[in-house]
Amino acid sequence: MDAVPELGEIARTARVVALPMVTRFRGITVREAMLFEGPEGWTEFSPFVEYDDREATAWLAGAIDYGWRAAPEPVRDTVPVNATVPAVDADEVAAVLERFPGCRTAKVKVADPGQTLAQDVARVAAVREALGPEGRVRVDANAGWGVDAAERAVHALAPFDLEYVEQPCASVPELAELRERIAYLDVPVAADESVRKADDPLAVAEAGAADVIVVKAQPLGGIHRVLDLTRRTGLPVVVSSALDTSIGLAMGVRLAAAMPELPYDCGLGTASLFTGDVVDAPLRPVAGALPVGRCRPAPTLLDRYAAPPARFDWWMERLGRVHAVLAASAPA
Ligand SMILES: O=C(O)CCC(=O)C1=CC=C[C@@H](O)[C@@H]1C(=O)O
Ligand SMILES: [Mg+2]
Repeated sequence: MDAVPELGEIARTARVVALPMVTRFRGITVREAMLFEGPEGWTEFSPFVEYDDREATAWLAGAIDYGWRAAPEPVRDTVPVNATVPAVDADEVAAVLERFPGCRTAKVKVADPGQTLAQDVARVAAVREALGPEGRVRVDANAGWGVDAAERAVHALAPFDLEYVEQPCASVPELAELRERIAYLDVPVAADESVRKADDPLAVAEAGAADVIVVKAQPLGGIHRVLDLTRRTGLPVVVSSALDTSIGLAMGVRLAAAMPELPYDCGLGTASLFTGDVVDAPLRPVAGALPVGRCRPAPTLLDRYAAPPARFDWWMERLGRVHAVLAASAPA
């Protein structure tokens, strides 16, 4: 990676926000994020709070890439996005989809801890009903199933015509086995955690364990690194969010805009899962798409959503530790 800016240069403008969410998503109802300004503009460092420093290092590299290095030229000026449906009850689906105007594709969370397959089926059925036969429905299990449970679930969900099943199982060998077992159902397998949390993000593609790969700019070390990775996989790519504020979402949009091919709608509509944001015009989908361009936080919103002082201190300490790890791994 490129030289890392001094810690003081990053810390000088750093702010920490806590954005309230509309519904619980991946176990949280408030999203904390650190924002700071580099020569290219504002950028975001927001590894989930339970991630250790090692995992957070790639997120900091991603934040620095977007703040300190010119982004690659876009080849499109808007990016189509999907609605993201948390693990809500089926009768709440219509209200969730209303927050994603014009989106023809929906990603539905399934295999949530404590929920049953019957609840997943009911939720996916409600999404298919709402989108109609032309809509595209994908599901994301976040590695919540073993191979047998995944096979049963994909069998039960396939009648709703799935675009793909994202990270049904945790490991690459499990994904490979499931992919063979469900080949007759014609439901492609997408890899997410097997890309962004792996030591080798290309291993899942090389093992032939996925048909599609999901990439996220911040967790994978930034726009330039992801473009390099995706060039090498040869698989179709879906750019998705890391549940970022509109600052980080704009980074994802910029990555998606630079992809030579973009066959799938991107999972970047997640500003609609927040009740507030740091920019005056949050990056929420309009007519199913997001515009390409940088976002600047509004000072009043940085104040309104400022995290409590103890949380600011926690993030500054985390930044210091993670910066030290990153600086030690970078060329002088
Ligand atoms: O892909 C989408 O529709 C939205 C982004 C999204 O689902 C996620 C963002 C951040 C963390 C993850 O748990 C989750 C995912 O697994 O893809
Ligand atoms: Mg996922």
